[in-house]
Amino acid sequence: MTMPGETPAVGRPPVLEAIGVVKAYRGGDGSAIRVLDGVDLQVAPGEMVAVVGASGSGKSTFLHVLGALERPDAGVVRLGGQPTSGASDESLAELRNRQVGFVFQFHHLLKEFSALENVMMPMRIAERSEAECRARATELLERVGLGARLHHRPAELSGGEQQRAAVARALALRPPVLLADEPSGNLDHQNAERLHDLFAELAQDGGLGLVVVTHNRSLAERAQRTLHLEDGRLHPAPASAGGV
Ligand SMILES: Nc1ncnc2c1ncn2[C@@H]1O[C@H](COP(=O)(O)OP(=O)(O)OP(=O)(O)O)[C@@H](O)[C@H]1O
Repeated sequence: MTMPGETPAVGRPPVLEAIGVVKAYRGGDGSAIRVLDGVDLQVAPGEMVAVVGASGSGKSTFLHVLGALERPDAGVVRLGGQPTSGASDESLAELRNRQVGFVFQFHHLLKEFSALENVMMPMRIAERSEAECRARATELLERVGLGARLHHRPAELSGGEQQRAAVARALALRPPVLLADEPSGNLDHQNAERLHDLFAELAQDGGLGLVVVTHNRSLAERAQRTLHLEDGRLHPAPASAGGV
């Protein structure tokens, strides 16, 4: 029997793994609030997992810990088989850059740069050759349907286009894992659907492991598994609720 956080895919090592993850914050009265209280999750390559839950249930915290933006207080997170605990700040940043792409509700593209330059940015920082940066960024923007918008700045792109450019940027360094926090929260229905299709394709065809925090039922329905974060734990979401 497969447990809620376990990947049903057999034989493929997970791209992302959380075991017994605990994360606590101090409340206003000084007491510790265990936002994550022993969370387990495995994500296989090519798998999309949706995480749903009430406001304040810890979904963003979970994504930050999964993506090594924050360290867990206890438990283990492994990215591509490598544990994030015990790593120095520098090697953690390096692991994160190699293993994880992030997409947030707001795109955070740099407004004075074109779509192409924005997607090239992580590769330039990683000191890839200019020719490689340009070729890869062009390919990625074509992949997300922005081949005709390479030289547009963010303000000259629609909300949906901005978000798809942010996805292209997140994939620039070929991470095996993509983490998305309410990626369509700011989009109209049509643009949201297009983004959701893109996520499903990236998982299916590109072999990415995706964890998507969402309130959007149609996005959760595209996921292989929908998990509900409640009281610091992940539970299978009821199918009748569409997972949301
Ligand atoms: N840096 C922090 N310091 C103290 N408490 C925090 C911190 N970050 C988050 N929290 C608390 O942890 C809880 C979970 O926050 P989190 O942002 O992960 O929830 P969420 O499920 O993503 O919520 P939402 O759906 O509203 O975005 C909240 O009660 C929040 O106040």
